[in-house]
Amino acid sequence: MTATESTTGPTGAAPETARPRRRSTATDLAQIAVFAALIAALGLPGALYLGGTAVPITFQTLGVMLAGAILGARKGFLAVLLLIALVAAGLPLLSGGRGGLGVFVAPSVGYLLGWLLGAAVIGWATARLLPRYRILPALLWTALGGIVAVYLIGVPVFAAITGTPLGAAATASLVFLPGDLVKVVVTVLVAKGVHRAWPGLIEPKAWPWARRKAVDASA
Ligand SMILES: O=C(O)CCCC[C@@H]1SC[C@@H]2NC(=O)N[C@@H]21
Repeated sequence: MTATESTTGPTGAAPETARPRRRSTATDLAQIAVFAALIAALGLPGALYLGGTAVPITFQTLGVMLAGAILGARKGFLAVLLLIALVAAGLPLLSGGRGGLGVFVAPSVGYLLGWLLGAAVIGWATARLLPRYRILPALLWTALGGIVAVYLIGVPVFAAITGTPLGAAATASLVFLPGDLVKVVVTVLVAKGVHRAWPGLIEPKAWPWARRKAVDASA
């Protein structure tokens, strides 16, 4: 048997049962580890505390958004989870060299946990935006995951831990908005280029409402 036959069958044609090739677990793990490392590396420039809030402005949120937009929901979520697990184990991987269990009782812990939801929402939407990945919807969905979902957990937890009224905590979070909007734009432009260069990274999926319409039409 030739090398070609071993992958395509004796006729040289793809076997009829051939399915789209599922990437290996090793590749998945490598991608998850690379993005956890990227998020950690984006903490190296440091943490900026503005407006008297105990939550830092950090480039790490860019890494979280990129993880969702480039790896998809499951792997993006796992990359953030890996980073958080390493932080919990004591590694100083958060901006400003923070790490250890103390991080999980600090005012910023809600935002940290919000990163998990943010990466998952961005990844979920990105799978539905592909293969076209039009810029405007991508910007809206990335902002929904990378800003709204993250703040949705971050703001109330910050309010509860610091005893700040919810409205004041929400107002305080506005200091992050300009930087986070820039990160959304950078994420979408980078993701657009990456998905054009490596089209198989995230399997495109249908929006739930499009699937329902198809089912209704076939009934
Ligand atoms: O380092 C931590 O403990 C978590 C940092 C959370 C930072 C939040 S995430 C959303 C917003 N954007 C930022 O740049 N900072 C905050």
